[in-house]
Amino acid sequence: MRVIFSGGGTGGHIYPALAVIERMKERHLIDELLYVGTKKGLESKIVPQKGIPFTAIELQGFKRSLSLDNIKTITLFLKSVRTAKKLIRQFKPDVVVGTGGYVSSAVLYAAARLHIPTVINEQNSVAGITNRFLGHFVDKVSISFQAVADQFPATKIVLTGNPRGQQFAGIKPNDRLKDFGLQQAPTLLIFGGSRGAERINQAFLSALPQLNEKKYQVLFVSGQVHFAKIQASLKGKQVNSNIAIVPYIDDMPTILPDVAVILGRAGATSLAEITALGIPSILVPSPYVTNDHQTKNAQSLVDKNAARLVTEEQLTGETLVTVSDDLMQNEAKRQEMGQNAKAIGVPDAADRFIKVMQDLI
Ligand SMILES: CC(=O)N[C@H]1[C@@H](OP(=O)(O)OP(=O)(O)OC[C@H]2O[C@@H](n3ccc(=O)[nH]c3=O)[C@H](O)[C@@H]2O)O[C@H](CO)[C@@H](O)[C@@H]1O
Repeated sequence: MRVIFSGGGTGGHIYPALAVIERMKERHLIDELLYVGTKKGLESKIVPQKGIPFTAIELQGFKRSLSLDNIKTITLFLKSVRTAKKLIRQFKPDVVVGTGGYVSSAVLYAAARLHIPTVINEQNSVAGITNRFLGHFVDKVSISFQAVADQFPATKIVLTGNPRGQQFAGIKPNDRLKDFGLQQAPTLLIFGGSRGAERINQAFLSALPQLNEKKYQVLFVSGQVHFAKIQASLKGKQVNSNIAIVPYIDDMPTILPDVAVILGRAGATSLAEITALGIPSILVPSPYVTNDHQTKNAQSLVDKNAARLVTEEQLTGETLVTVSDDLMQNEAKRQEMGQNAKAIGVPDAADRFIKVMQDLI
């Protein structure tokens, strides 16, 4: 199959595409592949690192309020649709896949206009602006949460789950925490999505003196852009050997199975990973996302007693320690919540997604 993938901005839109690509490679389904993103998005770093052919086009996202900048956005959009059409005509894909983020709007729109089969993946329980727009033009819409179904034409919907989940399903612990200088004691992973989250970082810093004294370990991921600031704040502070602090984890699939509990944002791709592995979590939804979709994402786990929800407002160093202790010091509770999380996961989501692509061509 000849396939163009497009999606980006943040990891949550990139990793589902990479999961489909990895699974297609395993099944020898790819003849030729092209990933289209922007230079600014995380994809320009992550995708070439995986050895996947990558092309960047220029584009920018819409401002939600009316702004003069939107005129520039529309001009750039039309220009990038022309660029995307040229790329598509040259590459001749059998199918074009979009996984969200504004870059996919131009690529998928261009493909649909050229009558190439198209499918998008909506990871969240509330559709993003790009996917809502594309829903009118593409052939199929793959979703992870039934709750989002009524935001797209009914005939286009297929419930696949998030393809990223399949990359994690069935992975066993690998003893990889030692790469961070940690032992095999129960470990709490703290991270604020693919870019890190200021508020979670602050809570970690103020909880540090108490976390230093715990029997459990903490692997704290600040996010690449916040790392220098974290290092500066840590100057002269005690960091015991049960704590590891890093800017980013490149290889999440090998690390997550070693983790006992996650405290983090409620991005949909992170949730697919958590549920694939059956990891109990403490979710602090980002209040800065469209239509508060992370709270709705989180709620689907909280309702099944697979996660605890802490609002950003509630999150302080003190609450971080209290909710973490509650799970880290109670294995029975962790097991129960972990099983509940696993029951939500879709272990064959990438295969389901590939079936949608195959059915289209
Ligand atoms: C602020 C924002 O717009 N967030 C959105 C974005 O989140 P974001 O990009 O943070 O996405 P998710 O939380 O869903 O996924 C993060 C991804 O990054 C990976 N990772 C993270 C940290 C790290 O050190 N290493 C690493 O590999 C995780 O394993 C995961 O695969 O896309 C999600 C999926 O559409 C949405 O639900 C989120 O609301």
